[in-house]
Amino acid sequence: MIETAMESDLARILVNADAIDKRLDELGETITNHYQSNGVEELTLICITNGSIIFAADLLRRINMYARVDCVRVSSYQNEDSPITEPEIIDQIRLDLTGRHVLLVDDILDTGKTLEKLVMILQTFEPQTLETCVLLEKQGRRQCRYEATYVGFKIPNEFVVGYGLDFAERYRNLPHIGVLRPELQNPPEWQ
Ligand SMILES: O=P(O)(O)OC[C@H]1O[C@H](OP(=O)(O)OP(=O)(O)O)[C@H](O)[C@@H]1O
Ligand code: HPA
Repeated sequence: MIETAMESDLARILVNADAIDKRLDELGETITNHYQSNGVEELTLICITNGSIIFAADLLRRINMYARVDCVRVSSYQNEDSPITEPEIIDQIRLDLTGRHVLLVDDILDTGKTLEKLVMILQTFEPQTLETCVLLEKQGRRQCRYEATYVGFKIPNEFVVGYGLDFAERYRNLPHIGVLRPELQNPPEWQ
């Protein structure tokens, strides 16, 4: 197979597509069993866009029970031009969460600020249960004590792209999760 320009931007692959597939089967089964064994009939899955869209779509098809789905968009507080220092919801959830079993899904737990803030906000809607699921948990970067309920893979402290994760909005469509070549992480034309 010929390597594409996008693929050759990776220094190395950290988690390949087959490993992601296999882990998603396990996560789907674990999550389904957990809710079903607790007598839960219907789940409400809330995906944090944009990063989680691919993970959430693949995970959702492995959750074998009734599921409602909605998305929430959070401001990117990492933007240096912006005065925002905390993640804020900029596109509200439309589904009613009160008394529901809510599973919040994101691609990566890095500093933990996004998940911690969203969990705090979602609690105000008084769901019956609120759990979280992330595909990746990055080690050594946490700035808060938040731990996800379900984690796909623990990864080292490196900047990763692919399978929904971007750098400057590129690479979300890579089927693997990989480490971007260091010289590509801050090219002048993307700053
Ligand atoms: O644990 P944290 O340090 O808060 O980082 C995790 C968040 O950062 C990324 O979102 P980003 O703001 O880059 O937007 P995106 O989802 O559109 O890529 C990622 O998708 C998570 O939502
Ligand atoms: O390693 C990462 N890659 C892409 N987006 C991210 N958002 C937080 N950490 C990361």
